[in-house]
Amino acid sequence: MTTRKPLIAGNWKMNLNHFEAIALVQKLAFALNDKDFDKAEIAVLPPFTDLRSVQTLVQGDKLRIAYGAQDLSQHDGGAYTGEVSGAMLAKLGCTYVVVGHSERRQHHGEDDDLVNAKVHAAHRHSLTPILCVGEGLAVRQEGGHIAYSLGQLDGALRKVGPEQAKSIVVAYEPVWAIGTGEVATPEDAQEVCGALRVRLAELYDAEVASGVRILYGGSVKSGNIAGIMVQPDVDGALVGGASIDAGEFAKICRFSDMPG
Ligand SMILES: O=C[C@H](O)COP(=O)(O)O
Repeated sequence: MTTRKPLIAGNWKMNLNHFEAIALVQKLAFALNDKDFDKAEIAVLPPFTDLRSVQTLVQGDKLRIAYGAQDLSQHDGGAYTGEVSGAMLAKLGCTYVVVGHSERRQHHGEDDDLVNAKVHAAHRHSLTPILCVGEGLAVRQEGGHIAYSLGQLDGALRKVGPEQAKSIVVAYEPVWAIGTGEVATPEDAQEVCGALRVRLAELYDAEVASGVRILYGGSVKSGNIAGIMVQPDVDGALVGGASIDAGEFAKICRFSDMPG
């Protein structure tokens, strides 16, 4: 069986300017030690305008913090006002890029085809997509959450080959648990993350499925991370609100020390 190194990624959303970004990453680097970085990969996903500052700090001080962006264009360049390409992110040393976050789907009308195009765009530039899937409240109440999330996974992975699929990170983020304080129970998270892994095995094979990291996201905090992380198919967390507080995010990164 493949060993999957946990990934704790902080999605800052539209918070923190580049000065604040530097301060947060410095505090985080100060709060965490090599043992923490050995146990889990830790990443920050700041707004585009912060990336150059974060790059300079991380590279200059040789920090073990990975970073990436919250979105990218499906295009590689050209007359697309306001867009940022995968090539630009790669040039800034980004490792990750979030694709298909529910806030992009909801506020920017991103559908599965566009999300799929963005997954391909990320791969063209050797960026690792953190592919977000997850149902809204109505779907959950009807009991359609697994089918819905698997449908989004299928759509996003169209024409993505096994080699590329191996490197993807999937994040299960039930929309009803995002920024609401409503956290899915660890069993809820496991149910869907487990089903996503089974679907990866169906789409590819057992080796791909066992290598892909599947994160949970939605109101993750230091007080609930331990219970989530002990689930067999949960390999980390995509943290929103709690990731812009360095002390709280550092505690989440030390999930094994937190109460279960
Ligand atoms: O990408 C992160 C998720 O949207 C979770 O956000 P949250 O931790 O603020 O609920």
